[in-house]
Amino acid sequence: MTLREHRVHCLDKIYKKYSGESFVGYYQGRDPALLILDPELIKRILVKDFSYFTSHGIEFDEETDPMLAKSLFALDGQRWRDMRSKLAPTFTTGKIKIMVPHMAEVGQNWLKFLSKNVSDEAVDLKELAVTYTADAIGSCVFGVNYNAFENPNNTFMTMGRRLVGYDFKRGMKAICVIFFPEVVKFFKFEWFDRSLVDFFCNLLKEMMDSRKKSGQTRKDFLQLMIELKEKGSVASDNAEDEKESKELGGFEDSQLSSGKFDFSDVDLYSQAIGFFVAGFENSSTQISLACLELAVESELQHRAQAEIDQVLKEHDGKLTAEALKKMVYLESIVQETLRKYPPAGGLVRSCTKNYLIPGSNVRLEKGTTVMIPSYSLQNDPKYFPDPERFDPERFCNEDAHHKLQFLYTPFGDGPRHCIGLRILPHI
Ligand code: HEM
Repeated sequence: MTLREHRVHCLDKIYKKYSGESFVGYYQGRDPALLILDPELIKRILVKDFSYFTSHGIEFDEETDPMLAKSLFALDGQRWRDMRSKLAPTFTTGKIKIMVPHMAEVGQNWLKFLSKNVSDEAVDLKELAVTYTADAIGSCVFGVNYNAFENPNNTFMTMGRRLVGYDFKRGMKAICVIFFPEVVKFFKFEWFDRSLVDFFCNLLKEMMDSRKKSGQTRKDFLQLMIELKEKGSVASDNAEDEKESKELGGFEDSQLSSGKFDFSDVDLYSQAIGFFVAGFENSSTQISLACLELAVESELQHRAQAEIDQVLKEHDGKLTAEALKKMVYLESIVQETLRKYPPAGGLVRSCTKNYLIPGSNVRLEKGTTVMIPSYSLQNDPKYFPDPERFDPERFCNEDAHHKLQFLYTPFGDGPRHCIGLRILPHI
């Protein structure tokens, strides 16, 4: 891969050329890497033999780039296990449920804005979705509401765009991070400019101080992370909540957690910024692509609208977590959007100890990158007939997910799967 075309398309070409093989080697810049095509081997790497592939393979210097180095996505080894198991209880359905009113409020602002501004002219769907997700994440993670619909250039939006956006400088840094990590280390490159980091850290500090001073709390992620910082853990609400947090914790054996855990201010800032980055781009892209597909397929749109109207009628017009759960067709639309356009494109693992690929004589050296091509698998006619067709029916069947395990991985799989996956249906 040379970055002359999008990584996903490049991998898709290799995937198609070697269809039928179990795995195939390729070069990522100067380094050999392995593309996995066989679902059985994918299962091994993500789940059964996870202990050989615990890392996402991203290394940032803790001194120069603490916000990234300490984020859950970049952590590895025991520190990742400790952080994952401590953050898991903040991402259960029960905890997300209590944030639905914040998201519903942002949704209401969105509707007001649309009804005032609707016209026959084309709208930039992505831009609209970005304003929605910025407000939703601002409210749920940072505890702020800037009403980006009315004020799209507010500081939070501007800084948020800079945080996730790509310019020439960021592009050069990305090339160095992927292909020349030793250069990044030597020159101590920072991924995020200091001014950006300072803005988000100061905002979080201000919100935390003000809650402490007033003694007031709010039902949001920030409050849960404050609880984690002060008490060392977030309590489960009931047995169901406890079970879910164990599943989200990523590994079954509780002894794997070291028991020692210190959640500093910097850890808190790093996770909040990480959640912003993970949610902002992924969720807004999904919303805009789903809207695009529904605009093209008006029959699907009418079916979804009829379901929404019916469920809201049964819930006194209130958009609650229970009401959302009943919108099963809408959920299938979300799943089909994630199938056709998986935001991550593929899953990355770095081999953390030498690994002999079962049934072969190929030995992967520690440090080798392994790629699971989610986009290619999810658009392979062998597994998803007529893949170009946007067809939510694929997911209407209750056992669809079971049948598609390791073929449909928009949120990853195994102990390192996306910890925020339960949020998307609520957004
Ligand atoms: C459309 C929405 C989203 C998609 C498609 C998505 C997808 C993904 C994928 C593919 C991974 C890597 C999984 C793997 O390697 O197996 C991931 C990891 C992660 N995601 Fe998401 N994500 C979404 C939204 C979110 C949100 C809203 C949050 C937080 C608020 C979040 C937090 C994370 C974190 C912290 C990780 C790293 C987990 C770890 O390494 O233990 N994501 N996500």
